[in-house]
Amino acid sequence: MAHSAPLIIRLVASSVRTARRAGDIIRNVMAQGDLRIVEKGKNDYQTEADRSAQQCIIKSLERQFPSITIIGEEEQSSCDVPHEWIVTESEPDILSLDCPEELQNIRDEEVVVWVDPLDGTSEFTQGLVDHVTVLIGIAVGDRSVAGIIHQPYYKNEKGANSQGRTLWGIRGIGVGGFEAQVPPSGQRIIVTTRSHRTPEVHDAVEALQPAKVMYVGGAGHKVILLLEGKAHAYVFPSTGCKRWDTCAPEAVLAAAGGKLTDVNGHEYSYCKDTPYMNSSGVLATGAGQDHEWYIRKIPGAVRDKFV
Ligand SMILES: Nc1ncnc2c1ncn2[C@@H]1O[C@H](COP(=O)(O)O)[C@@H](OP(=O)(O)O)[C@H]1O
Ligand SMILES: [Mg+2]
Ligand SMILES: [Mg+2]
Ligand SMILES: [Mg+2]
Repeated sequence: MAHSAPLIIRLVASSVRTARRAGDIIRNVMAQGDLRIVEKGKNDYQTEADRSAQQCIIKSLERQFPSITIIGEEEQSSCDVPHEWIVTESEPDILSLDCPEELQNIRDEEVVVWVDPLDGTSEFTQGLVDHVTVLIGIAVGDRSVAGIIHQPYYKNEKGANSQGRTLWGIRGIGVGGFEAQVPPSGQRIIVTTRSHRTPEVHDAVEALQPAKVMYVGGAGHKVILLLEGKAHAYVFPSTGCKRWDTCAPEAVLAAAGGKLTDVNGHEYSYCKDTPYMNSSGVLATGAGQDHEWYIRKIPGAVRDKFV
């Protein structure tokens, strides 16, 4: 079965298992209590969990898919990793999905995988672990087509779920691992950055006249709030997010009927030679939202800084 499924399906099926293993590694580092924080830049941190989770994901995917391009947020080390970090399994329910015609004959050379081993590092270092996600985004050519968002600290309503949860989406196929919800009509809830606020972010959020603003960490976490219908739009008119922050969330959101672009409505390219920085900001809207309306409402003086 594993060898008969198309490449995209096999990639998603093994990325789901790999993201889960990365989540185990993140929880283990936190449980051991020494994050070994490195400051990469202003308000930009890396921990032992970011480094180890990335080793797990990249070494596992390289082993199974040696000819694809994989780009990760953190610097990659050539050191050996514990053998239990190398994932060789795939999620059987995904391997058995029907694949639409246009995704059936993708070649390895066309695929770029964007890896954010730990999204929401600032919040992680502050103990706000429910903001943390592991992001594996799969692009074909320019376009983000599939994504995995794993939440290592997700708890169900009863407060129990030690494995976290794994949300996935593939354009043209659908989503899994969660229950997609359309945000409520008659009010507007905006979600934005907690730790990278700027005057432009403030001005754009204000202009949208929200009933409520949620300041939370992580691009993955913010898009989950859209997917679950807890917020209507994710608004971030600022540089700072990178392709690995948005590739997976964009695909899952699109597969659920939402949309992620820059703040002027242009789609980012995810091809292997693209700059890493999402220098024109991020605007994401949940299913059923009028994406163009949000673009028009963000003041021109703000949007003009990100053309
Ligand atoms: N000004 C900035 N400098 C560095 N990284 C930034 C940034 N603004 C956003 N980011 C990155 O974008 C992601 C989402 O940011 P935020 O939580 O503020 O919305 C985070 O990813 P990581 O946690 O993977 O580094 C964060 O580091
Ligand atoms: Mg980071
Ligand atoms: Mg990130
Ligand atoms: Mg990260």
